[in-house]
Amino acid sequence: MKFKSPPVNSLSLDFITEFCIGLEKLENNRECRGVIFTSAVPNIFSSGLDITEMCGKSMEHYAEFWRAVQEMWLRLYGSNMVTVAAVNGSSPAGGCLIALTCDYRIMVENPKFVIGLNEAQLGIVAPFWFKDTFVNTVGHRVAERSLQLGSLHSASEAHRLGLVDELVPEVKLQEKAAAVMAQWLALPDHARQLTKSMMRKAVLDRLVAHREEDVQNFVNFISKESIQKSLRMYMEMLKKKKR
Ligand SMILES: CCCCCCCCCCC/C=C/C(=O)SCCNC(=O)CCNC(=O)[C@H](O)C(C)(C)COP(=O)(O)OP(=O)(O)OC[C@H]1O[C@@H](n2cnc3c(N)ncnc32)[C@H](O)[C@@H]1OP(=O)(O)O
Repeated sequence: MKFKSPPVNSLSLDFITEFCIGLEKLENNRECRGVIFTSAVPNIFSSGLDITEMCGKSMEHYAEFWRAVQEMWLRLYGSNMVTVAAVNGSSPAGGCLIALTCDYRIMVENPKFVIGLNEAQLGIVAPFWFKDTFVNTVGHRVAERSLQLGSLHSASEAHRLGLVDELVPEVKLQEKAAAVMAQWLALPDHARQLTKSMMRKAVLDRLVAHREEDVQNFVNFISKESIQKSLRMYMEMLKKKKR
């Protein structure tokens, strides 16, 4: 699955809806046993949640958007397929979440590419299920420090921390992703799927059990005037950076 929503593959409501529909089709196709996620936009895997979906909109819109974000994560983290992220560009926040939610992450070894859950830098907070996914990948200590600082890690640092599993030159990325996929698909599906489910079930169940509460927390948090101000300032900063 190739993300192609220029300029930065931000995760808008439309993007997420298409992502979920695409994933469901693949999940229901008995001939499809694995998916590689990558980007068709140069230098960007995904810039994370589309900030314009969380800024200056109605409470109803925030709730609809957040349910879509939850749905994307539930489907991907709970997928029966082998999921490999071929990270060929920067991947902050929600973009990093997509990579973390896969079974395996391969990143291009470009020192300009960054990845991490940088929410704290925007004055917002990664919800518990972002945090759980991060902890399950890198462990508690690394996740705690990285989340509190809202760190964006270079590709080599991300590899050192275990945030990504492998680094490769750009030209080798697709070949490597295909080789990893073949390795994972060599196992019997039922054994791999039951093992994956055993490893992820508690974290998935936690969101399922608290889904509406999590929507309300998001809506209350994001609609605070102080948070809206932080998001507006962040968007301004992104625009100014270009001038
Ligand atoms: C009590 C607890 C309760 C908890 C409740 C929950 C709380 C809320 C949780 C919310 C979780 C949020 C997760 C997120 O994903 S937030 C998004 C974070 N993303 C970022 O910080 C990345 C921002 N973007 C960048 O750093 C750069 O754009 C990037 C490195 C990705 C690319 O740089 P480049 O120089 O190539 O491109 P530009 O910066 O010039 O960007 C091009 C245009 O795209 C716009 N843009 C970029 N990112 C976004 C985005 N995420 N959303 C919307 N728009 C984005 C940018 O403004 C440029 O637009 P213009 O061309 O119009 O200027």
